[in-house]
Amino acid sequence: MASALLLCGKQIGGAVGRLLAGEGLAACATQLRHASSHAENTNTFLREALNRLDYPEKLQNLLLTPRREMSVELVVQMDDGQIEVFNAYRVQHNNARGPYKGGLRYHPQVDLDDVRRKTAVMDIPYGGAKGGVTVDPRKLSERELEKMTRKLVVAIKEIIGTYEDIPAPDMNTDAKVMAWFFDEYSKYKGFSPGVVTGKPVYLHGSLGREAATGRGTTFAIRELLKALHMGKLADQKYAIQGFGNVGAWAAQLLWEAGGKVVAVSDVAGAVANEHGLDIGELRRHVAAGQTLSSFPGGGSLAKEDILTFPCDVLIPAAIGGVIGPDMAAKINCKVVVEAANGPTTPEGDVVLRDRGITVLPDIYTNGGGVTVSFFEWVQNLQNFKWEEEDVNRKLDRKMSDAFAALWSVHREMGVPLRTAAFVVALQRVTRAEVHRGFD
Ligand SMILES: NC(=O)C1=CN([C@@H]2O[C@H](COP(=O)(O)OP(=O)(O)OC[C@H]3O[C@@H](n4cnc5c(N)ncnc54)[C@H](OP(=O)(O)O)[C@@H]3O)[C@@H](O)[C@H]2O)C=CC1
Ligand SMILES: O=C(O)CCC(=O)C(=O)O
Repeated sequence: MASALLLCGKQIGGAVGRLLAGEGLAACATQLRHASSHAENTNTFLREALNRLDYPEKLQNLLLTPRREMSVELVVQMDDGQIEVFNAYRVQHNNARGPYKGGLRYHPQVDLDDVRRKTAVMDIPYGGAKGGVTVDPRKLSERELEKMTRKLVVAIKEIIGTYEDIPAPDMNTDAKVMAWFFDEYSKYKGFSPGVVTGKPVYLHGSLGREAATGRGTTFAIRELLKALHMGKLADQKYAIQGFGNVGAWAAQLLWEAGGKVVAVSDVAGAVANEHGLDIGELRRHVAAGQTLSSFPGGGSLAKEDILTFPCDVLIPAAIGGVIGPDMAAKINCKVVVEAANGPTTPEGDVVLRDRGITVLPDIYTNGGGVTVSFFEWVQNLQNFKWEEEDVNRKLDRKMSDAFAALWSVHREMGVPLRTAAFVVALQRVTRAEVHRGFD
C-alpha cells in the first residue's frame, strides 16, 4: 500500500492550487485504485495457474512478490520557470532467469503490470520489471520531457544496468526517450548501449524493434487461427483499440496480409469501414496530423463502440482494464487478442469464457516487443547489427514456439490459454529458482 501511494504525483507551482482544491487527491485515489486493481488482476490470473501446479506455499509467495520496488521523485524546472515534481517508480519482479527487463511508461495512470511471466513465456533469459512516471507527456514540451527522462536516469541508475535491469519503450515512450536514457546513463557509467532497448536504429537500436510488438501480435494471431481451424489472416475482420506503436503496426501488417481492418480507435475517436480500411492511407492521414475520425476512407465511430464493433478478431492495443464483465457481455467477435497489457479483468475473462470467446493472453500476444528487445541487447553485446529479415525470422520462430508450448498445456491440462501461458512461465521461472538454490 505504502509503495503504491508513492505513485501519486505531487506538483508545485501552478498545480498546487488544484492539489489543495482536492483535484490532485482525487486523481491520486484514481491512480491508486487503478494500480492496485491491475496488480490484483495479474495475481488473480497467476493464482489460477498456481492452483494447477502443486507448489509449496512458500514458493508460491516467492513467485507472487516483487523482489524490489523503487519510488523516486523527479524535480524538474519547467520552461516557464515553475518547479514540478513527478513521481516515478521501477518494480523488479524476479531475476532467476536473467537481468530484469521491461517497459517504461509515461502516463497519468501508471500501473504495475508484470512482464516477469512474459519473458518466461517467450523463453528469453530475463526476469521481469516495469516502471513509469506519473505524467501526461502531452502536457510537457520536448525539452521538459527530456529533462524529466534524464532526472529519472540519475534517480534510478544504481538499480538498472546492462546486466541488472534493462528498460524499454511502453506507452508514450519511444526511441527518442530511450536515446536520452542511454546517453544520460553512459555519462555516469561509461558507454552502455545495452542499458535500454528500443533505441533508434542509428543509435544501437535493432532493425525491426519498432514494429516488433505489432508483428509478434500478427504471428500470434496466425498461430491461433491455425490451431482453431479458422483459416488465414486474410480471411478475418479485425477491430483494433489503440493506434499507437502496437495498434498501428498490427493494423498495417494484418492489412498487408490481406486481412480486413474494419475499425480502429485512439484516445480521441474511431473510424470504421465494414469493407476494410486502407491502413496505408490511414497511417499517412494520421502522420499528417489529422484525426482518425476525419479519415475520408471510413465513417466516424464513437471510440466507446470500438470494442463492440462486429469483427472476427478484436485486438485491444491501448490501455488496461477495458474489458470488464459488462463489456465482455457485449463484445461481438470470435477471439480477443490482447496486444495491450491487462485489457481484460478477471471478471471480464469469466464472461468471455462463458460465451465461448477465445482469449489470446497479453503475456504471450505482445511478447514480440520484449523478444526483439532481447535481440537488440544481444546485438549491443556483440557490437553487430543483424539484418531485418533475420530479426523478423527469429521473432517468428519465438512466437511460433511459444504458441506451441502454451497450446500443448491448454490441451493437456484442459485450461484456458491464459492459464496455460502462466503455467508455462511459472514452470520455467520455478525451474530456474530451484536450480539456482535459495542460499
Ligand atoms: N510498445 C511496445 O513494444 C509494447 C507495448 N505493450 C502494450 O501495448 C499497449 C499499447 O502500447 P503502445 O502502442 O506502445 O503505446 P502508444 O503510446 O504508442 O499508443 C497507445 C495508443 O492507445 C491509445 N489510447 C490511449 N488511451 C486510450 C483510451 N483510453 N482509449 C482508447 N485508446 C487509447 C492512444 O491514443 P492517442 O495516440 O490518441 O493518445 C494510442 O493510439 C500498452 O498496453 C502497452 O503496455 C506491450 C508490450 C510491448
Ligand atoms: O521491450 C521490452 O523489454 C518490454 C516491452 C514491454 O513494455 C512489455 O513487454 O510489456
